[in-house]
Amino acid sequence: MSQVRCALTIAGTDPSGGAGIQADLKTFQELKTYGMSVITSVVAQNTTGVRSVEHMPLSMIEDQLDAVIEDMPIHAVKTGMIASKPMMELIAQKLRKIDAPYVMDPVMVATSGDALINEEARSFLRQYLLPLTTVVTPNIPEAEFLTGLSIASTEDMKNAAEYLVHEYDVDAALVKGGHLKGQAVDFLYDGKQMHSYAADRIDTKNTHGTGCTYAAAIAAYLGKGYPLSEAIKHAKAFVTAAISKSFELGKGNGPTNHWAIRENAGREITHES
Ligand SMILES: Nc1ncnc2c1ncn2[C@@H]1O[C@H](COP(=O)(O)OP(=O)(O)O)[C@@H](O)[C@H]1O
Ligand SMILES: Cc1ncc(COP(=O)(O)O)c(N)n1
Repeated sequence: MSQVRCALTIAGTDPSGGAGIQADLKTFQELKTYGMSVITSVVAQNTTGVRSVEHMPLSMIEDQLDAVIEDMPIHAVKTGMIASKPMMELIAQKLRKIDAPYVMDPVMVATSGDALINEEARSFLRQYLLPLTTVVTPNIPEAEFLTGLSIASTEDMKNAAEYLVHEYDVDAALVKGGHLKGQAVDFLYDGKQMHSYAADRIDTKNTHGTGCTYAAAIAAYLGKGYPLSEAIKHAKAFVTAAISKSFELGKGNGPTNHWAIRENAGREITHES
């Protein structure tokens, strides 16, 4: 067997299995990537919301990171929930030692509406982590926060993607359109070209963990060596299939289905650049 590709997620947990570390590891597994994880916060949550959060001490996050970095190959990194400024500083310092593509999902609020990171930390995402990213993957509220722009249309999304690349030291920005109406279209700006990735909107409330799953899939494909625009095209097909076969589980926003791509549930993705 050829050398296995290894992806690392640095994120919070979801005991109900739909988002966070659990979604990332399921995605890596499904995409035949060896999954590794560093837990930043333990989040008592399910499809209806967050009950409580316990943040890992910094020394514990550092030990987990060192345990992976000092022993394992890392071909791609994805970060999700990083709740505080000191955590960001530490993670940024460790990421500088890893020579691999880095996908940053700037997680701020869960699908249920519960805040996952504090106000101060939101601002420091820009300072510490954006400059290190291969691609940042904000949804519309996150892109509004990071850019200060208001986003109500696909034109606004494209402007926000360009703004992120031009104003911050980011290689590429993927602004996701799950929160708009109409087609589910996402825009990637890589400093040279604007790409769009569109799929028909699926009529479902079961979108818990879509952002985590998408970013983890992008990391898995980058780890396999795909160029960014191809990695996103495959990841979009993966997340769209996962939403189209999402599970009617729990009392709130149910989880996506990481097996869906096996069942050939893929829907048409239109990639234009
Ligand atoms: N109802 C839906 N039908 C099809 N695709 C969707 C739907 N909701 C979200 N998506 C897609 O899922 C991915 C995650 O997007 P989004 O929901 O915006 O992020 P987040 O989960 O971070 O809020 C994007 O590719 C988006 O276009
Ligand atoms: C630990 C953790 N990280 C991220 C999310 C966001 O999930 P979504 O992908 O639905 O935006 C979450 N609910 N919990």
